[in-house]
Amino acid sequence: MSAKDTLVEELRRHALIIGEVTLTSGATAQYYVDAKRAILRPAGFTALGELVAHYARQWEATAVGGLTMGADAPACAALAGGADVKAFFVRKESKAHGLQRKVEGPPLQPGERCLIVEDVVTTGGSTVQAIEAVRAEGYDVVGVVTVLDRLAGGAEKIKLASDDAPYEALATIDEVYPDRPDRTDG
Ligand SMILES: O=P(O)(O)OC[C@H]1O[C@H](OP(=O)(O)OP(=O)(O)O)[C@H](O)[C@@H]1O
Ligand SMILES: O=C(O)c1cc(=O)[nH]c(=O)[nH]1
Repeated sequence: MSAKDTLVEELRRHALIIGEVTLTSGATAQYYVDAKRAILRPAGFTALGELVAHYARQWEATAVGGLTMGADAPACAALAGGADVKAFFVRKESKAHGLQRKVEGPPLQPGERCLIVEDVVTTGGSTVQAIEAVRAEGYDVVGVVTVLDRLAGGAEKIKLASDDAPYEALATIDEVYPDRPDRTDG
């Protein structure tokens, strides 16, 4: 089975939760994809690592990361998948003690070629937060990869915030939950 097919299958089996939930945006939904339940298992993590490492090579990224915690597993998986990159986590808030860094990991250099990763994109707000933090520190965004896109308008916001850097969803909600109640295309 391909890495992509394995990832979709693992998300279906382990991550899809049917029931009413409140999302990060405050909106209510009738299902949730707890991607961490799938990508923090051997099969999902290995498949994810292969796929993220592929895009890191394709876009000549020198660093892979994004907003914690959504980016944590994908960034580590890229390293495990053999990508020759530094991994980094963007804090939701700067740390008030220690080195007071917002972007944690090996120090990045001006103009560093960053691949932004995320586990789930809904509105895209969390991913945009990572893009803006990375740019504010003087690094470049060369692409964005999410494990799953809920097809709720996030892709457009991410493309806008990243000046049209390439964006890839490794899986979409239509592949993981084809019968979702809010699907409008049949
Ligand atoms: O596209 P958005 O509308 O921003 O929603 C997606 C975000 O929601 C989840 O994070 P959450 O805020 O639950 O935090 P966590 O990853 O730290 O658990 C997920 O990991 C994404 O980062
Ligand atoms: O929008 C969100 O907060 C969200 C939706 C989802 O399906 N999974 C997730 O981790 N976050």
